[in-house]
Amino acid sequence: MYRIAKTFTFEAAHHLRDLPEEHKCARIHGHSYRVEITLESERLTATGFVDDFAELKPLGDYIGTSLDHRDLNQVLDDNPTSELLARHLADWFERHLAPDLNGRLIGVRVSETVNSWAEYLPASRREVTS
Ligand SMILES: Nc1nc2c(c(=O)[nH]1)N=C([C@H](O)[C@H](O)COP(=O)(O)OP(=O)(O)OP(=O)(O)O)CN2
Ligand SMILES: [Zn+2]
Repeated sequence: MYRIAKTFTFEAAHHLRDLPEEHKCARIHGHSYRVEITLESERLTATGFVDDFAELKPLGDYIGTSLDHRDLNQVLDDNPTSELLARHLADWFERHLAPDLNGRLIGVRVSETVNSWAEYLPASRREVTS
């Protein structure tokens, strides 16, 4: 099995709904976000790639155009938590890039600070527990 990952960064503002009024994240504030997307495949392309890293550039373009220096509350219908932002980006990848790629999506990680991350795993990566 082979894995590749690519990282993108962007700056954006947000505030979180459904928190106590006194919670610091209920106030509008900004983060330098880090997004890491990971793909895997058992089979490499003729070149020896899971996929060319360059194939992931449209995700970076989407982030640059739609998220960078934006108020994420105006971009996402959901509360703009790291978890829901990771799901938003995974859904965008599955709709726009996955059909033409060799690798399968493992997950998308989003960090708001250097000390934390949240990850979204597509349904195919989740363990069945019941
Ligand atoms: N599970 C989640 N918890 C929190 C999220 C989130 O998206 N998912 N987001 C926030 C806020 O956006 C907040 O701005 C970030 O919180 P926190 O990491 O506590 O921020 P700090 O700057 O204080 O980070 P330190 O590493 O502790 O300095 C809150 N929680
Ligand atoms: Zn925040």
